[in-house]
Amino acid sequence: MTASVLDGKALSRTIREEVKQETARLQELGIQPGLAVVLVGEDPASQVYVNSKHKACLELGFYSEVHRLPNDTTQEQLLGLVDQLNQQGTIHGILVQLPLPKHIDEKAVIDAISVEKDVDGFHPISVGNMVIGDESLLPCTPAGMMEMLKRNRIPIEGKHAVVIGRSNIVGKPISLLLQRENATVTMCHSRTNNMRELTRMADILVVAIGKAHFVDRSFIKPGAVVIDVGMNRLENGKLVGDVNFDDVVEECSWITPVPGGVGPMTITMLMVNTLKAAKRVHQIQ
Ligand SMILES: Nc1nc(=O)c2c([nH]1)NC[C@@H]1CN(c3ccc(C(=O)N[C@@H](CCC(=O)O)C(=O)O)cc3)C=[N+]21
Repeated sequence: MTASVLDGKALSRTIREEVKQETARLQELGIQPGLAVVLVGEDPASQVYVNSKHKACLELGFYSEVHRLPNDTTQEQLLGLVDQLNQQGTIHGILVQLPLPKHIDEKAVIDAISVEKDVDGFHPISVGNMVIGDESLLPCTPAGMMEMLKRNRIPIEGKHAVVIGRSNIVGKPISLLLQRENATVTMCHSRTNNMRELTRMADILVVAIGKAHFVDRSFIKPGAVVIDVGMNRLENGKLVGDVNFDDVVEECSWITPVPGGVGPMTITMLMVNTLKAAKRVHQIQ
């Protein structure tokens, strides 16, 4: 068996086209979705991501603001900017790029973002609404992954999903969203004793631990769907996932590549969330 590749770039193009058309419809009503991205410091990787978010906005017809602040920005200054963006009518989504410099308390900043504009889905109220199953803006990477499964008609109901990694922004929300679609979910992490025994039972295996090529074919149940959320930059500059793609590809039914898998979907779902936030404020269906 050789797996089919879940192409995040192609699916992103399809969804962005849909968002673009919806944006044109809003434009006729005098509404333009607006996203503000705030970047503190000069981390080169963050610069690249922020630029691609800005580019995506322009492509879709969104209004876009990028705030680049120096590394020595105080927490008070950053909270001041967040507050200003909370008030600003042209802005429907606010994203503060993480990680923040050490002298700034990330939690204080996330908590300060208005829930209606929380397009990252990181605010405690957004998280709480997601857990309960109420309407909320979903975190972009988990939402992007679910979209890849659904749009390729990959069955979730009744399947055993195993998630490796329990972070607040990836592992935990992905587990919840899979469970919401009636999967049976097992969460594994660095302290799990019998990891392979568990992953070999997985119909759907999601890997989000941040260790290059951690998963090889010995983890895989034949025919499994493998979702690689890892992004590891090797010393030679190459970007690789948590899954050893070449080793696993012949064992599974579907697999996401890195790059070109979940990553592009993350930015696409940020655009979807910004559109949703704009529609909600203006009470448009
Ligand atoms: N508040 C906040 N929200 C975020 O969503 C957020 C963040 N902070 N901090 C950093 C991480 C990282 N992240 C990525 C998004 C897309 C790609 C992506 O498009 N990756 C491409 C490759 C890009 C490349 O070649 O470097 C791919 O996988 O094909 C990667 C990483 C969002 N993050």
